[in-house]
Amino acid sequence: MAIYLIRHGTDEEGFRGGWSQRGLVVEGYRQSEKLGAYLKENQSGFPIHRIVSSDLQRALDTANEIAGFLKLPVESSGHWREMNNGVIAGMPNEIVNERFPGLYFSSLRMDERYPGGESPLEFYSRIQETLKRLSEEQISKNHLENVMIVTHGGVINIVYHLLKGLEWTNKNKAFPASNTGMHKVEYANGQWELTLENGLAHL
Ligand SMILES: O=C(O)[C@@H](CO)OP(=O)(O)O
Repeated sequence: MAIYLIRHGTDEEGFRGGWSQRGLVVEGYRQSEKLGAYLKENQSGFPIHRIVSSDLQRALDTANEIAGFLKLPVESSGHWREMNNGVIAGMPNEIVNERFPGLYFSSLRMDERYPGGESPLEFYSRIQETLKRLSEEQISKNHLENVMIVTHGGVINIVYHLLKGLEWTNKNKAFPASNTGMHKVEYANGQWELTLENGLAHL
């Protein structure tokens, strides 16, 4: 039983991400096509039965590309979204710098919300809950299924901290999560363990 976590392909530069609904650029589509083709060719090594995607456009674009190769439907979910950065989501960096100078993820206090968005602590709790729910469901109901989750760098970083038993804060250095990098989490001997970190064999 495995959970595959994929970060979406490359998206537009020059804008604040978070809950931005901007999609992939050409390179992001190419990376996603390559991952889809690789997974199709290597189905015995990477058997995937279900695809769940963050419902933000850059993740959905990535998931739809992969799903086309694997002939699977995409289930979209708001739970796997990046941190909610409220009013600055998708805004050009230049405008954010004028209107909200110094407002960055790592500059927030752990309990301080982005204007109209989440605090780092709320983001952490959402991902902790979402991972807990998925891993419990996998154990109890879907234990014969491997699920792929298409999500975001910030989310994958929280999952790493949870699985490695490390304290997470918004000041920590992030674990590597490249665009379309693949992370495999397997259940063995009563616990979930990372067995592939940022796999990029498809690129
Ligand atoms: O919100 C963002 O811009 C980044 C932060 O890690 O996430 P991603 O590009 O993976 O969505």
